[in-house]
Amino acid sequence: MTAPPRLRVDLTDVALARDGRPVFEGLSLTLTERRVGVIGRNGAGKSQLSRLIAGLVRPDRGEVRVDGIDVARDRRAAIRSVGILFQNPDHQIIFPTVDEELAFGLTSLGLTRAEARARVTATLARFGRQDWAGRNVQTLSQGQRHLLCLMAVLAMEPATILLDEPFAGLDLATELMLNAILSALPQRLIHVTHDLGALAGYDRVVWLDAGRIVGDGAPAAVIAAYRAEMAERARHAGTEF
Ligand SMILES: Nc1ncnc2c1ncn2[C@@H]1O[C@H](COP(=O)(O)OP(=O)(O)OP(=O)(O)O)[C@@H](O)[C@H]1O
Repeated sequence: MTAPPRLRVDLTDVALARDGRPVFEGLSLTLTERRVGVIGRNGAGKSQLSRLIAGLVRPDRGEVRVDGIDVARDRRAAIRSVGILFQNPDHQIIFPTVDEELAFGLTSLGLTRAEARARVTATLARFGRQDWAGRNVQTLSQGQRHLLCLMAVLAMEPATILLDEPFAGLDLATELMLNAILSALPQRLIHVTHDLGALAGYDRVVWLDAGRIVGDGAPAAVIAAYRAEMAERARHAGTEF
């Protein structure tokens, strides 16, 4: 059965070039699962795919719809619908204090200042970080900044959350804590990662290579094929020295 528009991500015949070089040339993909992993080598197009789905990049051709919304054109609806977490929180955080950072997205959604303040307080309480109210972001550790970015995304209550390698470089305890929060979320997660183990319980894994989908299906099968292919490439690379 075809899922209704509000439960799907649809890329239709998407073409995208960066600096004059094609990244995608006619990519079509429909995602209806709650947990989707995206894997592939460096430069395969995973981050550009995330940005397309978040509506941060506009395709040169084709369209990207999330739950029926054309995310590149309807930015107001898109920020309600899709949140994205990047690898480096410092690329995401723009305000000097925790409260301002959390409130910014909420006022962009149209909440009044008082409503945004109340939602910020509730969000901090949800994560047991009431003591962060008014705190300068500079005083937070890297892991705490990741958590702040996650809180900022969750405060906006998007139905879809994109994770673009958000946990690279975190210590194990922080990574486990953030993973526990994420796995309990009811939202749809689309997770770009090189950490193949993180995708074990996922519903679907998409393997990108040079902007094309070369593997797609249950995590165990796609990841096994990916590992085998990477091992084979490494073996050949080894004989060339
Ligand atoms: N801002 C940019 N300007 C020009 N080219 C870009 C830009 N961002 C990405 N690209 C190119 O687009 C292609 C896909 O890059 P992308 O960042 O999506 O790869 P990735 O799969 O996320 O890689 P990684 O695993 O290294 O993060 C690459 O060829 C890259 O050089």
